[in-house]
Amino acid sequence: QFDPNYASGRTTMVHLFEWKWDDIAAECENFLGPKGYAGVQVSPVNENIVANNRPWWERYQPISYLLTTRSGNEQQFANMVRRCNNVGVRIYVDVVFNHMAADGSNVRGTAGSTANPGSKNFPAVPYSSTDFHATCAINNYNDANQVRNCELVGLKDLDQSNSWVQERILDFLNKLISLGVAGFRVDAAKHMSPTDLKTIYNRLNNLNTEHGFADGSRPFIFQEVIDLGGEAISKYEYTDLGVVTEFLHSASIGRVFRGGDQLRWLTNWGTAWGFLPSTSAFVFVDNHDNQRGHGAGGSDILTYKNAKQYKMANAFMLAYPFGISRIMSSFAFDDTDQGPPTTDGNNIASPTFNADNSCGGGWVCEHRWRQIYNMVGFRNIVSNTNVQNWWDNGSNQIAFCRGNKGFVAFNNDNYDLNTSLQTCLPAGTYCDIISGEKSGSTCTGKSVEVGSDGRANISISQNEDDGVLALHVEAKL
Ligand SMILES: O=C(/C=C/c1ccc(O)c(O)c1)N[C@@H](Cc1ccc(O)cc1)C(=O)NCCCOc1c(-c2ccc(O)c(O)c2)oc2cc(O)cc(O)c2c1=O
Ligand SMILES: [Ca+2]
Repeated sequence: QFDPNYASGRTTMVHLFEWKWDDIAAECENFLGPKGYAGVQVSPVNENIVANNRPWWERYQPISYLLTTRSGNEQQFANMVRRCNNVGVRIYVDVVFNHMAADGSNVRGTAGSTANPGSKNFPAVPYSSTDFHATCAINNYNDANQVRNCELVGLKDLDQSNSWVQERILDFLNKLISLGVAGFRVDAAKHMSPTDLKTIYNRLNNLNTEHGFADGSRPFIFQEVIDLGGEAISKYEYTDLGVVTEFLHSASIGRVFRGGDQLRWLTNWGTAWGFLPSTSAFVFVDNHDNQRGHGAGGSDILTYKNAKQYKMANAFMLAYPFGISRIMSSFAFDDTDQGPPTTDGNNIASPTFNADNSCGGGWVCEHRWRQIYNMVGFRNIVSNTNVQNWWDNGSNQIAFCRGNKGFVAFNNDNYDLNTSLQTCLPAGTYCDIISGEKSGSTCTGKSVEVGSDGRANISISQNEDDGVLALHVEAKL
């Protein structure tokens, strides 16, 4: 379960946060498949509470494992999985089984079920009080037992050592596997015992070979463990169970590109920065929680709201051979609780698409920004090469090759970069895939002449939209 089960030649997934299943299916066929994305992380698929004003976090308060949410029903979900797998784009489900909904008397769920979280009664599963840990609050993150066996902000804490609970969770996950998913993002893994998780993961079925997976394929498991150091629970407790989210990567890359650290220090990006080993590290610039400013990484986190730095950070993440990478795709928000755009206050609105491939209707679609999707393609093309010929100017201008397949340069100084550099590429004319792309026999953005010695004049002025220039062998005229 350490292998993402990607179709060959693909490397990066996108989190289509709060998108509807029908819209994701179309996006797989119209954009993600053609642009080389490897997969989609979807929002929780199981029934959640209907909270006032529909905040985004209502989907992290389960009512049951019925597959009906504001994103669609079971039939639409199954249809999406098939259509995406058919174009080489895998589906990963955000699964929430540490807890059920928080306090409140008779609440109703998105599939119409009722529940009484206050008395730990969830008849649509069914769960009753014996399936939960004793009621206690997590108020000390230095007490591992509390973090795992008490309630996170009032969310009813399931007892994953209880066989009834294990059966219900496995029914839910194995159902999704039968529908063709490639793996799971395990929400709040830090709040569950690794021993219990191992028991559950070991009883997951192999992936469904009717969806193009090799026989015996195991579900890809990436576990949300928020660990920036300083807590009793460590991310290393989960690395033998699956891949683990590396929040230090998100916080550090934000700090660097905001100017907190010089880019020249990126030369040893990886475990030297305190990150997990590359094969265990699930990496991202921002996620659905910390992009709102109060999550892990606080104000260091870069989001679509800091467009230039955000594109540079994503370009570096995608250019550098570290970790399993995920792109965030958001809806616009100005309030940290705000939920997705709706047509009527309840039904989620579909994204609209402009002539330049960008989105409208309240959707940001970072995954459709040229500088981002072209770097996803870059990562695919250079995927089995190493960093070589690292260059820097002693502060915030850096450049490096990826084997003889790709070259990238960054300028985060407040003065121009304009110098001859080794690109490691065969002689010829290349299109910069950041300022534009190759279109027939021309470049829509900058073009770069590489000499027979592999050197080229690289220019990024300090006031350009994007402080990055990237070349690769498939963007050669
Ligand atoms: O801000 C939020 C929601 C945040 C959130 C949701 C899903 C995630 O995957 C996540 O990482 C964070 N929720 C708001 C509103 C809220 C929701 C439910 C509730 O009973 C009370 C309030 C909030 O203010 N939450 C308190 C601070 C964020 O504390 C939460 C964490 C969390 C934060 C930092 C950590 O180091 C950590 O180990 C866990 O994980 C969740 C996981 C969930 O599945 C559902 C949650 O409600 C939460 C969650 O509230
Ligand atoms: Ca727990």
